[in-house]
Amino acid sequence: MKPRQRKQYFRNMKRSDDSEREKRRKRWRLIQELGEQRIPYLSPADPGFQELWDSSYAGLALRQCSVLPDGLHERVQSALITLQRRGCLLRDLVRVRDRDVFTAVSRALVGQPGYTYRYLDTRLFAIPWHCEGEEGQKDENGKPCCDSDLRDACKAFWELNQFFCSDVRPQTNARGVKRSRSDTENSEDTPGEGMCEESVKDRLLEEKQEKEKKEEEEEDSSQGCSHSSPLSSTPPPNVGRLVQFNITLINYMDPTVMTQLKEEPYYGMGKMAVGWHHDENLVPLSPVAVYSYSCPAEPKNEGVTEKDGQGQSKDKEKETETEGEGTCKEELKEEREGLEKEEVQKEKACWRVGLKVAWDIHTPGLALPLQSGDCYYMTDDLNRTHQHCVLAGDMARFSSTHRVVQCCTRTLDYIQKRCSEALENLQTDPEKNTKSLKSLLPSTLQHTEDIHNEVEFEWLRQYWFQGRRYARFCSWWNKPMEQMEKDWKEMERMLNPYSASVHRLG
Ligand SMILES: O=C(O)CCC(=O)C(=O)O
Ligand SMILES: [Fe+2]
Repeated sequence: MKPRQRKQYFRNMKRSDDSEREKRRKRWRLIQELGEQRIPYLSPADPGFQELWDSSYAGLALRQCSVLPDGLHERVQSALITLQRRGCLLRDLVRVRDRDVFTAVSRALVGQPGYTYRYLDTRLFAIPWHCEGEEGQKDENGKPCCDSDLRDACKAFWELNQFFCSDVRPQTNARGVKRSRSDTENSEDTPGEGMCEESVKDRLLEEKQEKEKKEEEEEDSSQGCSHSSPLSSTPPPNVGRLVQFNITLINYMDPTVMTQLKEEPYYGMGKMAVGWHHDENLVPLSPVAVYSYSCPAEPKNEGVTEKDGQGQSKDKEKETETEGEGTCKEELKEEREGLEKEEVQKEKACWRVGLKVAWDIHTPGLALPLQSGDCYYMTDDLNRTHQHCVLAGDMARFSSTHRVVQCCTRTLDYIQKRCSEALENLQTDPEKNTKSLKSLLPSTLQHTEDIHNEVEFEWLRQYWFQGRRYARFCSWWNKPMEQMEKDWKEMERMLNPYSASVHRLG
């Protein structure tokens, strides 16, 4: 790649560096304001929990495990275990605050054929899921892209996805009614109670940035969508408010193996498997649906389970001792404190999702425990106005997080069209067997350069780095990525000044 092209690419990247710096500045200000203190947070056992949920976290909805249709839990759970056993779940190398780090959770992306999902500067390539009755995707030799085990697993995620698509709408509406009420309550121009001026400024600043980002995205997607999609069996997301989740990011973590988890820093909520974040790169205002499955550790961890058993019998001894003691005030106090501690321990043994209002240290946080099989939705603008984190429990846990990604710029279909656009400037002389550029207009060459960069940085490098690791389970991406590399090489030649000036390329 030539220096001029690199410069252009990095100029584009600078914008995101600036917003990273801005975020760091805001985080630093909040930490300073907070000092040594911890912000309160509420769990279901705390008084005021429901009121806080209704007033400040109305876009969050819990769906207990009983709502899923018969047999779906079994199919989804066995699919999750298949992905884990087959080694499809891998830790991603992501960029956080200018550092490259491995995620604590292992992940895989499953979804509509040809879709990708980009988070923390990393693009994941979806293992395609298969619809009811459909035989599955075939590769160029007419062979299925995955073996039947994996195909069945991916089909279970598709089925879960169908359930979420049909279930999330009534939830959103029900919450929507609630939300608009609380929106009116909070819609005064003056800062709400307990909200300092600085936080209001932060919020306004954030809203302004979000608005700009949204406008950019809309512009992006209107450009991207002007191509009609050959994957058009896939309905566009959010048509008539019907939610079409198109991918799921699967997470897995066993806390007995990942022992170096960070403590949640602002509220003291406990160990975090996933730190505070907004889900990125989704269709604005689209919901996120999460299935949570905590399970006993894999067989290799049986030793740990045994140790836990011993721990429990010691606790029992302690209990018996306490029962026999006298009842003076001091002892009662100690006992109560002990019970409270136990309550906290019990609560922390469960996996939880933590929520907080973004850039706000005055509204208490919310920690929602998840029983195995429970689902939750983040609807309306919850993902934009709030951040969430995942708090590790004692058991291993999977989650399947269903999202609506922009079909316009995140799909193979989109990038293939971009390649064709660039290659349109190429003409072939069949007699001389040469290729030449049709136009030497600077704007045309610039357009080719932009596409060349996009293909290289957003797709090829990401694929060689992260996406290729799935090739041993699923061949779906092999052929298209080979073709994309060929197109990229052709563009490289088109941008070569010597080739361009003599109009001879092939
Ligand atoms: O596992 C969960 O409950 C949510 C995970 C999450 O927030 C994410 O993957 O973005
Ligand atoms: Fe998330």
